[in-house]
Amino acid sequence: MASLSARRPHAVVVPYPAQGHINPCMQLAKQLALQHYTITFVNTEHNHERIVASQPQQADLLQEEGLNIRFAHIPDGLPHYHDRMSSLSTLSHAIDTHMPAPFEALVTQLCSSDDSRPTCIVSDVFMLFTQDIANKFGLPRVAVWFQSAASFAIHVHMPSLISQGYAPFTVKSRKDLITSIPGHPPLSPEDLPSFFKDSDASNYMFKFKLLPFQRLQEAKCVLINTFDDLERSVLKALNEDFEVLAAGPFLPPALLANVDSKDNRTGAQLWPEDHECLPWLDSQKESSVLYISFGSIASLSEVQFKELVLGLEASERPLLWAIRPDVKNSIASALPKTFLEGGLVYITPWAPQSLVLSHKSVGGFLTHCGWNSTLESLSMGVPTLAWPYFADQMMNRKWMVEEWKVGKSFEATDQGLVTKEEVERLVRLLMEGKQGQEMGKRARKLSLAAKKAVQHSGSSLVNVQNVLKVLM
Ligand SMILES: O=c1ccn([C@@H]2O[C@H](COP(=O)(O)OP(=O)(O)O[C@H]3O[C@H](CO)[C@@H](O)[C@H](O)[C@H]3O)[C@@H](O)[C@H]2O)c(=O)[nH]1
Repeated sequence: MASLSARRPHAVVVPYPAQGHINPCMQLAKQLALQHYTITFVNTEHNHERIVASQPQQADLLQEEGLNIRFAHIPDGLPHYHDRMSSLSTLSHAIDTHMPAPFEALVTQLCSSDDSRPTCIVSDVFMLFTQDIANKFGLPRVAVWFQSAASFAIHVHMPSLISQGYAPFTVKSRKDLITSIPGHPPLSPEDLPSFFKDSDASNYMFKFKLLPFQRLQEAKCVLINTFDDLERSVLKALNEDFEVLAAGPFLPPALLANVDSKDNRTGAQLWPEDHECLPWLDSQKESSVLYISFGSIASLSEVQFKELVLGLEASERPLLWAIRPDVKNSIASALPKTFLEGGLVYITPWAPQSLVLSHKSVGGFLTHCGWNSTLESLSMGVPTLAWPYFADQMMNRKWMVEEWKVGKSFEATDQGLVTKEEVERLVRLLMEGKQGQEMGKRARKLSLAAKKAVQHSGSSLVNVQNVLKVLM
């Protein structure tokens, strides 16, 4: 590793090794680099190889932008061919078992020279082993939460929800609304994060999700990828127990400032971005296109996928649809020729999502409600159709639809199927109806608040700067 300037503070930055964490973590790293930090960004070997293959020019771009960000990589202990996203439980167990030793070796190596000695560790709440290493080397750790403040609050209160019988979510569990989370509106037990529903001892996620919260007081503070105006009541309640600071949205600042820049590239994609979809968007009418993505993990059953295609076809909308290669391979037959050949549909393996959402032709977003997608659509002022799948997505749907009122949910049949008629109805409601326009207005209002939060004197920027002062 090249020698690093001794005069600059130096943060070792460690995301959980999944796309929905690496992307926002890279944006946070860029923010720190803009505040004159040197960054060592630590990926797993597996993800490092994928990022380099997807964006061979990434390191050069960062240098061009004058950002002092270097990359390091450590093994996660899983075989090369293993599909990490097929079992987050297996991945999380591997992280706890196999990553501490190589991470310690990396920090030891960095500490061996005054030029490269780190001054702090900035890491995902879930990467708990980084707290042990921070303690061992006497380094302050800033923990970062890459979901909503509401989801953070649920995790904090999970032990009491378990003792009250709301989780694990078995037949015997309570069905009444949860009203005991300070600052949080009443919540159905079904909306709890999915990992807490299953008490199966083989489900490592249960333990993996709870343990970090028992040791959060060891971190200097927690940064959350949200902004004050979005989740004020929850943040206020949380701050009675923790030093929790809203520091988001962790998105390219140039994008939030409506400036065209190379910095608009997300910078840590595991799949190559297809920029060819942008000229296609240029050729579409303003606010006419529905963008569809289910993020980096979720996939629909073949039956559901076929029904969705039929509903979309009936809605006669221009569509930009991100279908990951792993999904497309398994459902290619569900995409009929008539659907693909009408000129109304652009299928892409991996879109430059934040650029897409900020494009003037995009008028709506059918989303699985991952927190990044939620925040990106709000920040770009795009109303949504919510199709949650697992994890925190049901909670995000609730806030999107019931609290911020910027989206609508699909209703499923008793067998859990969203029919083609329901798909067509909601697509038309969002893209053609008065309700869609009202949701769009509210989304654009939140977009202004998101942009204000990260600009000069904005609440999130000030929070980050205050943390950096404490670290100095
Ligand atoms: O074609 C695409 C599709 C996605 N993205 C990006 O990929 C990220 C996806 O993140 P997210 O929307 O949060 O979805 P997941 O990848 O599913 O994220 C996982 O991690 C999140 C943070 O913990 C959770 O909120 C989700 O529920 C969980 O599934 C976002 O930055 C998108 O902009 C692209 O750039 N192009």
